[in-house]
Amino acid sequence: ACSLQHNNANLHPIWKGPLDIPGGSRQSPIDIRVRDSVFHPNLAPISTQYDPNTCLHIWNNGYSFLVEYDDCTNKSVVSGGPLENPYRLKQFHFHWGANNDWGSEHTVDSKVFPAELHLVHWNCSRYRTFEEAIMEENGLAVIGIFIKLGRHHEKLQKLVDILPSVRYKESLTEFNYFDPSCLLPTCSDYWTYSGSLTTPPLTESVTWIMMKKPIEVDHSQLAVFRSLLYTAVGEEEKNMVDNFRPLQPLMNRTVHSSFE
Ligand SMILES: COCCCN1C=C(N)c2cc(S(N)(=O)=O)sc2S1(=O)=O
Ligand SMILES: [Zn+2]
Repeated sequence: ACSLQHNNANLHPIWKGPLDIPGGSRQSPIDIRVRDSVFHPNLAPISTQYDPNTCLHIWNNGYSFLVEYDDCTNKSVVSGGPLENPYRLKQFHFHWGANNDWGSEHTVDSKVFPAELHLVHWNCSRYRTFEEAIMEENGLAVIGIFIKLGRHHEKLQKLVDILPSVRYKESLTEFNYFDPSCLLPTCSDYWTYSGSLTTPPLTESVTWIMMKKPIEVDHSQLAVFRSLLYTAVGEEEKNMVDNFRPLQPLMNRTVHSSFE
């Protein structure tokens, strides 16, 4: 089991509870040590097929902002790679820092990125509902995409422009016709490992698929992320920044790569 130390080092500023769950042996995020990753020649490419019409709304859940999708059909799914069957897209969200020096959850040879995007999918072949899947082994597949500072991201701007309407916790706004494949890097190389949710309930139900290449956004786009609030209307305002979980121990896991 991972250490049960409950000193302050494990009390994240935005969560009250301890961050390492007792008995957790496959927690996320982790530092991806490139030299230790094992090339798997029969790891198929990741295949995503998303229907932009399944996009429902965007909301601020007090941890991040989530763009949620209609997961009643197999219209928006990820398959291939380490996945034994298709997983349905449920939502995507981001993690970011108070400035451009940090913000990602995963790191690559200890390199931190200013932000990280997570596309959350659930195993609709094995579980009846998303809520069931998040509690089960092989319940979720999350595609993680590193975000670096650079060129303006044209397609992201439609999302950035609507963020002021979900500034407060629990606010929700209609958002439709958005295809998240425009947020994927062009390079299909990835690492994959068995891990967990990085927010409560921290369940060890996630097959992580971390894309090797980052996507670029410009500083004004990231600045809008930082204008969101953790707090609800009427509460003392706290900017939604640093909503990432600290690195967790690898324990006895191997990270596999789809590339040499
Ligand atoms: C009904 O309870 C829902 C709680 C779990 N969910 C909420 C998150 N914030 C969340 C974060 C996730 S992350 N950072 O590990 O991708 S996946 C995920 S989630 O599975 O969509
Ligand atoms: Zn996340």
